[in-house]
Amino acid sequence: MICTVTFNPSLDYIVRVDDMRLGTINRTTYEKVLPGGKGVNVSIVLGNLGHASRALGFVAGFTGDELCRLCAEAGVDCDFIRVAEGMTRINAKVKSNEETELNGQGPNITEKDVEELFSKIDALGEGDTLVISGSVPSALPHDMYERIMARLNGRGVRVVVDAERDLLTRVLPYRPFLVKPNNHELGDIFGVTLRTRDEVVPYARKLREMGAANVLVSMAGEGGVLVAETGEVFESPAAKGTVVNSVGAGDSSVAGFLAGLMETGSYETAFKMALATGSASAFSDHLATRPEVEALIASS
Ligand SMILES: Nc1ncnc2c1ncn2[C@@H]1O[C@H](COP(=O)(O)OP(=O)(O)OP(=O)(O)O)[C@@H](O)[C@H]1O
Ligand SMILES: O=P(O)(O)OC[C@@]1(O)O[C@H](CO)[C@@H](O)[C@@H]1O
Repeated sequence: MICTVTFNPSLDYIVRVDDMRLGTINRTTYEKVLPGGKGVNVSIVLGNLGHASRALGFVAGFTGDELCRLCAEAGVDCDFIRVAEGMTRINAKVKSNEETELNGQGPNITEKDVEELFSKIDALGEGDTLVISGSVPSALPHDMYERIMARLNGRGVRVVVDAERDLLTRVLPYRPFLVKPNNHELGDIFGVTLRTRDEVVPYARKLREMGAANVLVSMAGEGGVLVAETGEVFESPAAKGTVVNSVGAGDSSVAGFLAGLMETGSYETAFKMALATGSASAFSDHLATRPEVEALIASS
């Protein structure tokens, strides 16, 4: 069984604006509302690739209702906890000359809500996978990731973590199965700028030394690097194509990696599938579908 946890899922409001300007009214030329949040995206793409998962997290208010409806429409098995105060956030993604994101704060989550989430996670055991990704709402303590890892310790659950900075480094002692920073996040951890795949490799190795079994570093159009638990290093540029919407590309690569590994047991294939799934999402206005991923792999 695979579960994803998104502490702060969202409705993503994707808009296109020609020549966006600050301090004035801008009119959109395209708009779309998508279910969002990193774990939610991983669940959607896993489903698209033919692998069932359950999406856990917290929702609230009318935006929470719409998120549940959109997730159901996308075929995601959701078991969200409904919290009493506030609303599921709306994250605005503005595509113009540059891409600008405005991510909201999310609802108020109480310790009782957190306990409810933990009791759901307690159902996981040997051979199961838990993906924890995305930010933790400011109302929650910052050790949420560690608390989950500590709770699962010794139960044989493979934990995948996609989060920034301290959230990521603080789980490393619990030996996560996979971490997926992008090159900027990896550079931030070590106070360096990482531009090329060659520059990324030694820092990805460091995360392995600090406790992660597998380290997948995504690098947008530059592709990515995998330092696997076998000690093997895989690196590749990304497929060439026109980027339509890169929101969720990183989450797609996590889903692609897990799907590839479950299907073949090969880290090389899992890595190829991670990159192709990320690119397939970036090249369309929806998250990657299996035929799109296979077409990219076939053309590589
Ligand atoms: N411009 C691009 N061209 C080709 N592939 C891309 C591009 N942008 C992203 N991808 C694919 O998606 C993968 C993940 O992208 P990226 O590194 O931007 O993730 P991320 O920073 O975690 O993104 P997000 O937080 O938006 O999900 C890349 O490894 C690559 O395979
Ligand atoms: O604010 P966070 O939790 O860091 O990121 C949330 C988010 O930007 O991540 C997803 C893309 O990866 C989007 O669907 C969502 O809006």
